[in-house]
Amino acid sequence: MKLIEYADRDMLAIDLANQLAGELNAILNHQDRATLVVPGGTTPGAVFDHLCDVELDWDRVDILLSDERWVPADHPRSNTGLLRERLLTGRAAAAHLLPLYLPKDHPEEAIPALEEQLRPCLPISVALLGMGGDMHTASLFPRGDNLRLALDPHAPLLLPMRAEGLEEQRITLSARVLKEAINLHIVITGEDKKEAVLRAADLPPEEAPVKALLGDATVHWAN
Ligand SMILES: O=C(O)[C@H](O)[C@@H](O)[C@H](O)[C@H](O)COP(=O)(O)O
Repeated sequence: MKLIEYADRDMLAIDLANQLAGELNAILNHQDRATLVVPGGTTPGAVFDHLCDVELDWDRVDILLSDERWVPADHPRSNTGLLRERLLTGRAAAAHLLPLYLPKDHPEEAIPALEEQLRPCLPISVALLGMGGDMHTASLFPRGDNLRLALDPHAPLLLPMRAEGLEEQRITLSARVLKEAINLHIVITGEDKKEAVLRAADLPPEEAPVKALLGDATVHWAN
């Protein structure tokens, strides 16, 4: 695991946004399109605020979430809502959003259609992930009902995920799709998450799912 520590959260947001933009640009120099994966949750908003104004051929970028809560985009807990508000605005409004939600009762009913749209956009060019204090990343939760399959090297692209204590059903990219990203980053803030990511490095992925990705990722941290 490579860990980069920043002086403060503002520096992290600015520097990380520039790094992500540089990596997307490098991909766009030799490919028609690039795929950017981003997390939901509360941490990435500040990164989005800088990234959305970066000069880039945004109309050649496909953006999708690492995972989504199974609620419509206008629901306050929708990660898609956060993306529309904070990332798909300014210059980045020209990017194409790949959906991770369809109005069906359960993710299982939507996964075949969502996977069909996702397949031509792989491998991911640049993936940014968040991490919870329980060492989950995307919706790969330690007690997730589909965790074992989601960690399997032959896992499908997308999986439904449910876990005790979660407010909604989730849909998530599998670990192998995230691991195959050309550039992989994890963004975390606060002492508790730094301790958690260091602890995860010594645990099996079944207990600390983020571990499945740590070997391939750069972790960005500020207090
Ligand atoms: O939908 C979500 O919640 C996420 O995509 C999730 O994996 C998130 O990145 C972590 O839970 C960290 O969330 P915070 O940044 O809010 O701590």
